[in-house]
Amino acid sequence: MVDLVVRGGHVVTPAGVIDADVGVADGVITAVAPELPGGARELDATGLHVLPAGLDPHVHFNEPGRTHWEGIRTGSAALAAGGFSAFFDMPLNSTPPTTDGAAFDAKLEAARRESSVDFGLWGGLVPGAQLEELAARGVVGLKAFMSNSGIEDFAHADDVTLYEGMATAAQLGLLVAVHAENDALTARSRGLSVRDWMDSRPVVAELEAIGRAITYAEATGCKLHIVHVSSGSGVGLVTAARARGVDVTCETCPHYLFLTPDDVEALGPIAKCAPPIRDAPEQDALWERLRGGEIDFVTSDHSPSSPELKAEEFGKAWGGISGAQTTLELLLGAFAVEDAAALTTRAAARFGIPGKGVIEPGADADLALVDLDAAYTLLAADLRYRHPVSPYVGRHLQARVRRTLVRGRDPAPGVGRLLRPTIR
Ligand SMILES: NC(=O)N[C@H]1NC(=O)NC1=O
Ligand SMILES: [Zn+2]
Ligand SMILES: [Zn+2]
Repeated sequence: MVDLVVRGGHVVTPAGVIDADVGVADGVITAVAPELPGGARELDATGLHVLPAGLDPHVHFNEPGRTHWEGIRTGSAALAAGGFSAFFDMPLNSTPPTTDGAAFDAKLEAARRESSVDFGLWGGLVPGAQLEELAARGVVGLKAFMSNSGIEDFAHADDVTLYEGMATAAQLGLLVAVHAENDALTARSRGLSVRDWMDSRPVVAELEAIGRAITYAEATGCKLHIVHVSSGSGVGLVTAARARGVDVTCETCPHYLFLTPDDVEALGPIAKCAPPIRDAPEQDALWERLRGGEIDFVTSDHSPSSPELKAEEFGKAWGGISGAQTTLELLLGAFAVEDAAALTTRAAARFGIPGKGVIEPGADADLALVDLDAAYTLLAADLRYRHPVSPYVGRHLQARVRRTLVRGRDPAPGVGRLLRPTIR
């Protein structure tokens, strides 16, 4: 007898959505077929869709060191509530930042203790980072900031650091991810309004940085990923590079799709981010390229701060949006269920994480049980973050995650395991 049968759901598989049961033994899917024999445990999924649980490769849970901003316990619980079974934590804004082996070990210990879901750890590409140590520990890739990160102990990667770092990363078989904004262009001071913030970080600053990162990746043979692309034009550069054979992918985030500059004006600092939310022409083009399949996946870039840093005037407030819990439910309001599932799981393939992001025999039993007919209005009380704030509070969501399984288990602190990439 198998350990668990998830019975009677509409299952999102690589072959399409089928009405089937999912059998699970030792945390692994054993069968996907109608009318499986009984399991030791049975979970009724009648009327629900069973999706491969998401992998969010871009969150800042800030542990150790800034758990008063978020924390792995609360951040991973929020992800699980939103249908995700795994995340990759960015090397900042934890203290120490994950730029050497000792810092990796400290974060690993915290994550093993606190995480309700599986996790991978990014290493930081900063001047002086210990890249070999990070590679040996099993980082999922190296993250560089091409502009000021807003965090003192995480310096931006100047051209030499980025170019030489990519050359080393290529030798180590590591992918490099960049926050692509030009440092000099974004350092010009402006006023404190929302429009001043947007003007201080124009699309051209993003395009120049994406182009430069692609040039270095092409020259070094390094695998490249552009995080949080905010503009349709930015995605266009990635598509063009890929067409000539560069190994480059990109992501965008729900806030670049679902929030407008008017929303940011109304919401204030909880909707402040970098790059900023774009005006309609670039946002429309971003949607078009997403619908056209040019964007590999959608990530939250969940990056909250203490409430004090969000209580400042817009121009002085922390830039970063709380979004880990809402990515899938937002996407389900705009895409067919299999497309929403693809956008929240495809990172597993890009980063070489076997057994994740797909419902098929042999894969991890990472399942999100979702009611597609349970429209609801998001309340602050629904949020599992350390600080229950979100720019989407008050928003009408079309679907609701009812349950998430991590290798067949209910998410709880200590359940999460380290994910290491196998592609090198
Ligand atoms: N340091 C940090 O998390 N920054 C993030 N916040 C944001 O809005 N964009 C980022 O890159
Ligand atoms: Zn960033
Ligand atoms: Zn980020």
